[in-house]
Amino acid sequence: PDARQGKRRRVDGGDADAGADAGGPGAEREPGPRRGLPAWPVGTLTPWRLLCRAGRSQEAIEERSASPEAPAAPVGRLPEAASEPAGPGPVLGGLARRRAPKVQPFLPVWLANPSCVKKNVTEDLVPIEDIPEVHPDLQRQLKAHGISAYFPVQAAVIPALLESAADGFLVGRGGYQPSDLCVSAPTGSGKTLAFVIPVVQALLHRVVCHVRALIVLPTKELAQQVSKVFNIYTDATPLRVALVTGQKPLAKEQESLVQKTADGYRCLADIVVATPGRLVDHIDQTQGFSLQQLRFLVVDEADRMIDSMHQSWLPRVMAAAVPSSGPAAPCALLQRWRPAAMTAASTSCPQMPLQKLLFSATLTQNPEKLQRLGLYQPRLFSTQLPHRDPGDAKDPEGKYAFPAGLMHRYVPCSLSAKPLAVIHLVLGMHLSRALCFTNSRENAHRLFLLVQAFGGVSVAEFSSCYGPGHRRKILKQFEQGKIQLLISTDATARGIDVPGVELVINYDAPQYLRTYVHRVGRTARAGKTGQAFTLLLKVQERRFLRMLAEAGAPELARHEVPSKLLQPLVPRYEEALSQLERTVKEEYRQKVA
Ligand SMILES: Nc1ncnc2c1ncn2[C@@H]1O[C@H](COP(=O)(O)OP(=O)(O)OP(=O)(O)O)[C@@H](O)[C@H]1O
Repeated sequence: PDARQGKRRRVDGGDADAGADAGGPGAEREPGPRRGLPAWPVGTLTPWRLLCRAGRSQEAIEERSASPEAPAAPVGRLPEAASEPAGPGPVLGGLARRRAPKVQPFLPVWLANPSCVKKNVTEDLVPIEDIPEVHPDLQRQLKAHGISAYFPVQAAVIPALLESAADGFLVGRGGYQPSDLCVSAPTGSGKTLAFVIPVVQALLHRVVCHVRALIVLPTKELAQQVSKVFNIYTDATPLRVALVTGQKPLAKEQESLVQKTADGYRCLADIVVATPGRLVDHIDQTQGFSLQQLRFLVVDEADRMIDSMHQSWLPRVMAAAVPSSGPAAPCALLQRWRPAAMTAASTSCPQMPLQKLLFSATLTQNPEKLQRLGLYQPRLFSTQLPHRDPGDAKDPEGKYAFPAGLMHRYVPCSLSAKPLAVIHLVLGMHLSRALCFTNSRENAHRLFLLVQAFGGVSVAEFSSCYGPGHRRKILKQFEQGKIQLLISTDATARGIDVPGVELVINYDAPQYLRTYVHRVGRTARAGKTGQAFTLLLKVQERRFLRMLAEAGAPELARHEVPSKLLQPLVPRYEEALSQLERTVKEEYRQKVA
């Protein structure tokens, strides 16, 4: 409708920019005709425009009628009732340019009234026995993996999801399509298990193997991490998990998805964990790969996945899951249509549900963005109250929540002192695992070479410069504690769960709050404590701190690194710099050759 309104305005010769920040009906906010512009002859107004104008104040009509330039309009009559011929006629609306009133943004009810999830993963735990709906085998598995109580997000989401599959996964409760769920909870708060447990339980008693759950994640490393968790909880079940990320050749992945039989294809995976690009490859190229029985579509790191919607992976998944021509067998007991408004016809036959589940620590509250996912009667679980005004300092709830055990500070720093500050922090704190983020692969590489040349710290770098095999090896060594400092681009900023990361350093200040939330969220996970330091140049300080303050993030304390502490490191550092110069030249020479 907005597009149509804009077009009409232009056709009518109106001010095309008038509705640029439109959020509601344009008529309320559109300025009156400019001096010098032709008056609006009634005959050229569309009914839509007339209604909008008629809906404006009587005062405006009277004001216009009183104007000496304008022929009098019949006061109190709707303009369409006027019988003037087309051509110069009564002009509706005032001459004076009025400021368009600011339209307050408003949230749809489901976003404005989330089911509140408690934040504190150390205090608000729910013992496993308190949620008896979870299958005893899964409860045993949880305990075997050291989990004796659910974190708050799990205690809220698991029962809700199990409820929607209480009549079996093939039909929603009472034959109705279940609500889609959106979950927003801090980093390290256990969102993965919040979907793994109910999905596994819902599929436990499936008879025929079909792809029933599809989990889509932005990176190969994350997909691998999530598939590992699924493997743990499906280990003692007939359910099979396939990982499709492009780490293996397409043919190898196809072998894990389908098997050719005498009468067609047999599905080999109940749960598919995938990155979007490779998933689309399989939809296009893997014969027998079908999503028509899909029951759960889990979108982890949902805000990032919404940003990657230009890859149009979601329409491809939906087209594969819901045939556009309607149910293939109209007389089949269970059918699937695209979720739409409920009508008598749509409820006459039980629906085979497809439920979308969105998870993120920084889930967008922008309804327009969420709308792109085509959610059906969504429900939001959130640790944050709906954000009213980002600039409202009195708003006790920030835009995003941070883990309770996280202590974050910033270090004022000059450009040349940044590498030394990193070395000082890592050496001085005697840490076993620290993660340092840069904004580019070049910065990560140079910092890595410099720290390596300095010595005294086992260091590695992680970026998309390396292949998936090498990256996997580096992450494993980091997990095992063989690497003390991992210098990384934002490739590890999201979702990566390495227990025991005690320190995060933002060597380069992140440009966006979301990036900051995810980076610092690599520490202080699962109720542990952790520290995060952001190195800030003088010119960055104000902007960065304002960005955090505007989002309601807790105020960062300043952490000075006195130069007298750095002084003893300088001679070694200068040697390392010369070594770096030699290495960079050598690398360049090799590249050119
Ligand atoms: N109930 C629990 N008790 C103890 N540990 C748990 C529990 N649930 C999850 N964990 C652990 O907490 C860690 C973080 O969990 P997870 O990776 O699911 O967090 P997340 O909310 O997805 O974080 P992110 O937003 O960064 O992806 C994992 O190591 C996981 O094993």
